[in-house]
Parts: sequence; C-alpha cells; structure tokens
Amino acid sequence: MNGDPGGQPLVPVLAIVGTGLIGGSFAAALRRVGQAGRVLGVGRNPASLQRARSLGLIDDVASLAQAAAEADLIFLATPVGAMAPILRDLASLLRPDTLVTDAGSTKADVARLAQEILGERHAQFIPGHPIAGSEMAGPEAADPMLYHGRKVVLTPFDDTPGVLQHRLIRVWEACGARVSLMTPEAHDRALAAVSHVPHFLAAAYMTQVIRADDADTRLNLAGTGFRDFTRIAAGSAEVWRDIFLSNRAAVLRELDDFDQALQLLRAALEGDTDPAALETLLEQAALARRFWGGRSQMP
Ligand SMILES: O=C(O)C(=O)C[C@]1(C(=O)O)C=C[C@@H](O)C=C1
Repeated sequence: MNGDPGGQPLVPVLAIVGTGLIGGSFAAALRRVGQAGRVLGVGRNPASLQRARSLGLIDDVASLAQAAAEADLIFLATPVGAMAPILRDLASLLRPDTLVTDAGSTKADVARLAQEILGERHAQFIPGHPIAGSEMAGPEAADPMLYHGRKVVLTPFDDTPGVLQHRLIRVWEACGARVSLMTPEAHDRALAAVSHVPHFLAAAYMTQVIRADDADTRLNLAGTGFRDFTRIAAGSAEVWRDIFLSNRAAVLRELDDFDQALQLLRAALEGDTDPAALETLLEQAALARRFWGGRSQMP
C-alpha cells in the first residue's frame, strides 16, 4: 500500500466484506480518489453482491478465502454480531502482510474477539468505527462522500505496529475522514451516549406512537419535528440489535442517566408546575444543541 503519486494506489487490492451502505461507501470513496485498485466484494447475499457489482462498487465477487489470499486491506462492514464467524474463518486464511479493519459501531467486543480468535495475528487487525451512516441500507445507498469531513475512531492494540496504523490513517484520510485514536472502552462509553441511546429512545418513541389507538391520526399530523427526532429509528433492526447487545452495559448505564434527566424535566411540569425551572432546563438544552451545531460543521 504505497499510494505513490502517479504510482500504485494506497490499496492495490481491497476486499469489502459486506457491500452495503458502509462497505460500499468505503469502496466508492477510495475509488473516487483513485486509491483503490481492484475491489473484491464478499458477502452472504448474492443478489446484493451482484447489485454492488452493477453499481461499480466492486470489480468481482469473491469468497473470504480468495479475499484473504489477494487483498492488501480487508474491510469488515457487517453487523457486529456477524464478526466472530468471519474472524474465525480469517484466522487460518490471513496472509502475514494483510491489514484488516472493521467499521463496527462498538469496539470493546470486536477488539476482544479479534484477540481471542486471531491470536498472534490480532496485531494485523485494527478495530475502527467511522461515525457516519444513515437510516438507509444496501449497495444503492453507498455514497463516495459519506465519510468526507466525518470522524473515524481507531482503537489499536498496544502492540499494533506503527506502520500498519499509519497506513490505515492514510487510507481513511484519503476518504476525507479525520481519524482519532482512543481505547475501545472510552469509545463504547461515549458512543452509548451520543449514538446508541438516541437510537434506543427514537425506537421507544415510535413504539409508543404505533401502539396508540389513534396512531393513524398522529402519524398523519407529524411534521418536521417528528421527522428529525425519529429518522434514525428507520435504521436496520439487525444492525441495531447487535449494537445494543454488544454495548449492553454502557447503554443501560446511559439509560439510567436519561431516566434522571427525564425526571428532572418532568418534575418541573408535574404537581406544582415550575415554569421558570422548566424554561431554564429547556434553555440549557437549546444552548448545548446550538453550540454543538456550530462546532460539528455538519450539513
Ligand atoms: O445517521 C444515522 O442514521 C446513523 O446511522 C449514524 C450513526 C450515528 O449515530 O451517528 C449511527 C451508527 C453508526 O455507528 C455511525 C453513525
């Protein structure tokens, strides 16, 4: 993986395991900047792989064994729950010079699995998480700009060779992403708060809406507030089931904290209503959200 100007691309042979939104976008982003040579697609759904090929995201459909034999970089973009069997297969197939990474939304579980399953070879695997996505799925949703300007967290092991880490950072930067390094535990705690619990709450709220007797009336009147609050609830149930199960302890801790915040706001509304306290809490939330909007530089 040299990426010489006018020479070899950063990734001469790239293998994507899972060619949907996340994997397809990674291939498309590297292709856009000429940094992926040949792209192999590996997956469990033949129809989806064929669509990825027709869309030009991958050049060829391959088995995991072919990918392991040929690829310089293997990118695992499957639901977190599907990672263990893939790592088990890779353990006996992996060439010593192949770099493997993933895009899973939780990192402690994935890092632990890599250590347990890959043994000595775990140092070739760098757990990663691009903090980008959408509620859409499948190769049609792939977008070469998905990672542009977005953060990617890598959680290398203590013995990850610097040269591999550097290589992967260059690859992500070629996709337009900004890379940070942290421990898997710190990642999982923070993501429970800013990604997993929001999804859980959006799903809980949708559950409340659809269980109401007048659900149709409510949904017919829903506007942009409803749309913005619930967009993420439309994401893949399989992907989100795996995220919640994989980061269970941190999610449950954050839900306890959410309960407290909810009680704080409720208390200002219940009983002897306290309009000033309610306004202060709403104002604090509004300022925090506006400040975040200013610094996140998201569209
Ligand atoms: O915007 C969405 O729909 C997402 O899926 C985005 C989001 C997030 O919470 O920011 C969700 C999970 C992924 O791990 C990364 C990104």
